[in-house]
Amino acid sequence: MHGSIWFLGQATPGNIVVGTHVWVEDPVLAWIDGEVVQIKGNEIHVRTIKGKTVVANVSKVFPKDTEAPPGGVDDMTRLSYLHEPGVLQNLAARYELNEIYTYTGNILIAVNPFQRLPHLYDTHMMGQYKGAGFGELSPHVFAVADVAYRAMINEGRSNSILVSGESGAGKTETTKMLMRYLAYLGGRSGIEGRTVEQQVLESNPVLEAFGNAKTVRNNNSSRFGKFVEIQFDKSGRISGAAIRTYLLERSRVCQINTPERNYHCFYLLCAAPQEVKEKYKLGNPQSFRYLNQSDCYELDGVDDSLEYLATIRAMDIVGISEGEQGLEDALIRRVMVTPEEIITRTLDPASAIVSRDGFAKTLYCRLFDWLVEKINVSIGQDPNSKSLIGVLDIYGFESFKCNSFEQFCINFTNEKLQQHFNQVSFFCFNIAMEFLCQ
Ligand SMILES: Nc1ncnc2c1ncn2[C@@H]1O[C@H](COP(=O)(O)OP(=O)(O)OP(=O)(O)O)[C@@H](O)[C@H]1O
Repeated sequence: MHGSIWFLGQATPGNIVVGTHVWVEDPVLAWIDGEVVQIKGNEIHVRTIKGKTVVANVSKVFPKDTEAPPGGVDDMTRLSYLHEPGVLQNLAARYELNEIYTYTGNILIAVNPFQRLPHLYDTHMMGQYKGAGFGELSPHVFAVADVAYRAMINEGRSNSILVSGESGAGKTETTKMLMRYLAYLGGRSGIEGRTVEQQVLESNPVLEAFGNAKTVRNNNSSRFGKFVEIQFDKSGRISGAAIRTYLLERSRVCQINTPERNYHCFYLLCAAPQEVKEKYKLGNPQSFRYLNQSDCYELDGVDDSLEYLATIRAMDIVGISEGEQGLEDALIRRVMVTPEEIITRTLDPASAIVSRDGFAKTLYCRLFDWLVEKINVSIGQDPNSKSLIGVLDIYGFESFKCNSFEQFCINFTNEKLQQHFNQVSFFCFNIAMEFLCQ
C-alpha cells in the first residue's frame, strides 16, 4: 500500500516558549488555539482566543503554524506541522470554502458534504480530469481513478483503490464516483446499452436490503466490505465487472441495540403484501425476537412496503427466484461424527438457543454470498480480462458501546481481504463532517 496517515510534529518542550501560538484540547471544539503565557515544568498555561486560560501537559500542546494560508493548503504534506489539530484546521478551512477534497501526498481525504454537489461530478468535470497529471488540478476523487487507470494501462497490471473511513463518512458515495469515472474512461456500454456502472448500481437495492441496516450514525449503513472489480480488455475498454463481499456483520442477525435495526430485509418482509405475509406466517416486527431487542422499527421517510416491492423488482432483474427451506432438525439436534458411529443428540433449551443463533447467522451469511453470486452472473464477469481496477469499500474502526470482537479481529485475519490489501496502490480516506466539528 502506498502511504498511510501519520501525525507528525508533536510538540516538544524545546519548541514551545512563552509567546508561542499553540493548539490545546477543548471539550467543545476539539482543539482551540491560543498563546502560551506561562510554563511550569511540564505544565503549559495557554490563553485561548476565547480569553480563557487553560493548563495542559506539554504532551497535549501542539505548535500552531501562524503563517498557514487562511484557506488551507490542498496537499497537507505542505503543512509545517502534520499533527491532528493542524490537519483538522486545514480540512475545516477548506470545507468552509466548499472544498471537500484534500490530498496528503497520494492519499485523498474526502469530507462528507451531506448535500448534493452535482457540479463536482458532471461530465465536464470528468473531461477536465481525463489525462491530467496527479496534483495538476484541485484534489478530486476523479484524479485518483484517473491515475489508477493510467497506471494500469502504462504498467499493464491491475490496481486497487482502498476507500476507508468511519460509518457515514461517505465511502459508498466515493465508490460510486470512482466507478462512474472508470466507466467514463473505459467507454464500453454494457448489456442493452446500460453501462457497467449502471449494472453494478442496479444490483445495489438487493445488496442494501440484505447487507445494510440502520446504525447510530447512518440510516443506511453498509455492514459488509465490498470489493468491486471493473475488468478491462487489452485496449483498456471495460469488459466486465464483479462484486466481492467480505466481513458481513454476522452478530447483527441475532443481536441489536436501540436505536439500531437489524438488516432492512426483515422489516421489508414484515411490510410485504398481505398474501405474502399469510403464506410465510409473518407478523409485525415487534413479534420477532431478532427485531424486538431494539425499539426502533421504522426509518424516517422510508416506506418499507414500497421498499419491499423495489427490492423484489431488483431481485427479478438479477434473476433471483423463490426457494424453500425445512429447518427443524438443524435447530434442535446436534449430530456428532465419531470414528465408530454418528450420534444425534437432542439439545437442552439453552444450547438450542445458542445453536439457533449460530445457525441463523451462518444461514444469513450463506444467503448473502448466494445473492452476490447471482448478482455477478447477471452483471457479467469477464474471465479473460487483461487487468482490473478494484475499488475496496471497507469500513474503518469505530467505537461502539459494545464492540464486536468477532468483527474487528476478522479485519486482520481474513485472507481474501488481505489479498486485496496487498494490491492496493491508491487510497481515499473519508471523514464525516461532525468529526471536524467536535
Ligand atoms: N460526495 C458526497 N456528496 C453528497 N453527499 C454525500 C457524499 N458523500 C456522502 N454523502 C452523504 O452521506 C451519506 C452517507 O454516506 P455513505 O452511505 O456513502 O457513507 P458510508 O461511509 O458508506 O457509511 P457506512 O459505512 O455506514 O455504510 C449519503 O447517504 C449521502 O447523503
